[in-house]
Amino acid sequence: MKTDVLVVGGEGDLALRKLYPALFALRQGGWIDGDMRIVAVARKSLTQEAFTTQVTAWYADQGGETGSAEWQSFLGQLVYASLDATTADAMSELRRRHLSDSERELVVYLATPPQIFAPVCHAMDAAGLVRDNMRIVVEKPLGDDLESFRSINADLTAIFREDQVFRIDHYLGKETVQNLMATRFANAFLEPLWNNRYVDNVQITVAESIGAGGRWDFYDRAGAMRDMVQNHLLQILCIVAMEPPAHLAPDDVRNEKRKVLSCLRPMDDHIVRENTVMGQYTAGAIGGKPVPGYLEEEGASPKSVTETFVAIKAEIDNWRWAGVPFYLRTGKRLQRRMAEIVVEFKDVPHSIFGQQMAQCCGNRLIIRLQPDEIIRLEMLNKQPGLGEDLPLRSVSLDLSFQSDGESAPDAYQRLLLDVLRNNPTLFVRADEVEQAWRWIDRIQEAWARLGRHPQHYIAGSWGPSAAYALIARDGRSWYESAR
Ligand SMILES: NC(=O)C1=CN([C@@H]2O[C@H](COP(=O)(O)OP(=O)(O)OC[C@H]3O[C@@H](n4cnc5c(N)ncnc54)[C@H](OP(=O)(O)O)[C@@H]3O)[C@@H](O)[C@H]2O)C=CC1
Ligand SMILES: O=C1O[C@H](COP(=O)(O)O)[C@@H](O)[C@H](O)[C@H]1O
Repeated sequence: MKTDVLVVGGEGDLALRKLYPALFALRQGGWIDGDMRIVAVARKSLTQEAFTTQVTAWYADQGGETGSAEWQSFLGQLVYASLDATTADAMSELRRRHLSDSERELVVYLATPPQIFAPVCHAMDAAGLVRDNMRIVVEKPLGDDLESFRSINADLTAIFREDQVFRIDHYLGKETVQNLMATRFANAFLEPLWNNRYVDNVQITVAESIGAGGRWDFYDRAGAMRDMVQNHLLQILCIVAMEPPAHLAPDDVRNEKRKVLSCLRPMDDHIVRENTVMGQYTAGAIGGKPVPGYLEEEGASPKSVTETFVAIKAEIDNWRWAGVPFYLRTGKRLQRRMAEIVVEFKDVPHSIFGQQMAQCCGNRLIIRLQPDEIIRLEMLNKQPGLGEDLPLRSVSLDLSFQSDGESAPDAYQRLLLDVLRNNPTLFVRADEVEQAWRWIDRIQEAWARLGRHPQHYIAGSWGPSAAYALIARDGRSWYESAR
């Protein structure tokens, strides 16, 4: 089926940094045709040439090879139109000039601020761009609480069917997140261990070394909780905790994720006080380079109390996970960029190795999403040698799926291809987003009631000391910071 793509917000950061490189990689891989039209719209008045020069510059900046005939040919697929996408007349003219063939499927990517999702959709509708064979892709953040999400969603679903709406959470497009599903559900050996009988705790860390500079205003309205926890961290938690779906069909997977979200224990003020930590970075150094504090970033308001770090102990009230804490943490300007899931298994019920067991690390499954993509099982093993007392050591089994030199596709490649294939499995359904907001809203409301302010942490650290205390109270420690 022939498809065209319309990128609304086509010269913004997301489009230039992620979407065009991903589309080009799909073209290189033979996944999309050379005759696909990619129409970019934004209000800025740019000539076609100035636009393609900009696309090339951004791609080159990321190390892309722009001298090839293939790149030139890809640029030939791009069309730039300067217009206000909230205006029906302008969208009508766009359809007439570039998207008039209604036999071709149409994917519309809303790479704009969410405030204009509704007016853009209405303008498309009035312009006759909305049709059965089109799909619409929307980016997070979808609202900043349950109520605003419902309002955005009502606007979208007044015009589109649910199966036409693709809500992106780019963490679901990361290769290792999908590998986790393969590891869990394609192998028999893990499933019997994947429950509260054998798992002691789960840790999910998404650490960033970058700060909020460059998009301070947006970030300050969201904070780490809305920007990262509501979507990426909760989606990862769902993939770790969900029951095996009956099939890989989109709704089977999404039903299981939604069930996990609805089993998250709601937090009252007492639990919020005990089980959540907010932080905000102050000036420090990362990789030896000094970096400003959150309140000194360009465009910052010096009194902001927005959290740039969150740590949470979450509990899932169901048979499989009762009693197993899920420790989540994410933050900006942490020591380094790293995202990983650590599943720590319980100790053996009786040790025949005496004190050694207490000194060695036990069994862990480590699923690292970035910077490198690793799935590793840590086990105890005998140290080689003639020692009489069977000395133990920790060894790692590498369960990664990639062969040497093979690089994983970027998440946006995978997700864009799935939109083109009309496969919504890795996209988030409205009821999942609602359930996630419901849980997050309670925490945010409790923070407001309790007058909670973020604790300071130095840029380049692993977050405020309270985050260590949160897990230490349970006699445990964060895996990464302990190494
Ligand atoms: N950048 C990122 O890495 C990520 C972004 N997102 C989300 O993606 C969306 C886009 O983000 P980002 O690219 O960073 O934002 P930018 O501000 O960089 O880009 C927004 C784009 O929308 C265009 N635009 C705004 N209003 C209109 C209008 N009325 N008609 C036509 N075009 C318009 C802007 O151009 P102009 O002003 O010329 O019209 C610009 O091209 C947001 O919802 C954001 O939250 C989500 C995750 C990551
Ligand atoms: O959605 C977002 O994600 C990025 C982090 O994505 P990653 O793939 O680079 O880990 C984050 O920086 C940004 O604040 C947030 O909006």
